[in-house]
Amino acid sequence: MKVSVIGAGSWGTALSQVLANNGHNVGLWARKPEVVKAINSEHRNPRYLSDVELNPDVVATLSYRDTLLRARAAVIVTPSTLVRGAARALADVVDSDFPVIVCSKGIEEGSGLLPIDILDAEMGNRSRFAVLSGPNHAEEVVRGVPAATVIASESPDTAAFFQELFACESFRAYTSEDACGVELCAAFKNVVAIAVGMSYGLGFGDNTAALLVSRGLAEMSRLVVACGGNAITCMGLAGTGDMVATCMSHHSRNRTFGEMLAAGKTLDDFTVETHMVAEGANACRNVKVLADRYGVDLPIADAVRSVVWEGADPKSLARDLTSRSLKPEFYGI
Ligand SMILES: NC(=O)c1ccc[n+]([C@@H]2O[C@H](COP(=O)([O-])OP(=O)(O)OC[C@H]3O[C@@H](n4cnc5c(N)ncnc54)[C@H](O)[C@@H]3O)[C@@H](O)[C@H]2O)c1
Ligand SMILES: O=P(O)(O)OC[C@H](O)CO
Repeated sequence: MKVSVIGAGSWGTALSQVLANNGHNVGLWARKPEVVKAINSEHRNPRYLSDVELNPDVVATLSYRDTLLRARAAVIVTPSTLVRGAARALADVVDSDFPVIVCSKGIEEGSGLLPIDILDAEMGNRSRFAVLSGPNHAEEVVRGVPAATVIASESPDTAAFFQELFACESFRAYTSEDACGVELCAAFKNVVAIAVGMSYGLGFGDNTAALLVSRGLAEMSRLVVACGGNAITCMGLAGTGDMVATCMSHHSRNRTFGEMLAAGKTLDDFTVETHMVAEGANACRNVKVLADRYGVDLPIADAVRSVVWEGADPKSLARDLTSRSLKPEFYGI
């Protein structure tokens, strides 16, 4: 079947390869003419994962209408700030039962909405939507290095439809009904990865990283439960799995961004140097909307936000976190 993929960054490119290798025709929407030209003539994305030869069944286009023509499903893989625009553009073209899966990891600024809620607001008929998330670095998935992911939807039929579409020997797909939990885990682990990057950048050790990962999981669980998600999701691929993959991997943009912050660099420096998105930069600010709304204590996110957006010294991260009042390991979950 034809599948439309919206967004030709690293993850959109890798997921297009998975789908094409599964026998689907992929219409990949990209915003730069030189990217479209190179994918269609040389079967390479010149900006992201450029050393990988793409399946010729990945056909790029600059036009939403072209990518959606005869498509049976859409995959949104833009940075999270662009999900609303993508959903709005899709709503103009597709039928009201057209299945859409969103693979972006973030929370909308101001509203605190998750990507699936944005699709619902722009397109309606929520049961046709799913989200995909897990410990999935594009650099590995595109090469078929074994990995697993979670596909969550409030409709088991929609989850099963996308599971069938994506699953293959090297990319195992599980289903879940907890889209809220999966999306909150996805957004939150990026914040913790920035903290871990800062920690390593400051010369702290593996014990410190494990402290941040574990306490980050406690924070994530409090947030997920308060927002109506399932605590068990935090123990799965989208929670613990992605937390570990992102915090420990040198592929991670969020961890790299944290290391750059420790070296005195800024978000602008990261963006100019990599042309990539470190979603945790916005997420550390946007989780505060939810934390305030539901009364959740998120000390690691607060510390990261103060460094990224308020010019705090990264060294204050350690001081702020270790000088908090002593308490039981688990509270508020
Ligand atoms: N890279 C991964 O390994 C990975 C894995 C899982 C999920 N994700 C998530 O997927 C989403 C997309 O990330 P990515 O890694 O593919 O992106 P990327 O960092 O590789 O590339 C940035 C993307 O943003 C696009 N872009 C930037 N500014 C734009 C604008 N003004 N208008 C339209 N497009 C614009 C670029 O064209 C490019 O597609 C993010 O939410 C990310 O967290 C990424
Ligand atoms: O490179 P990062 O930090 O954006 O992480 C990529 C994926 O989310 C890992 O699952």
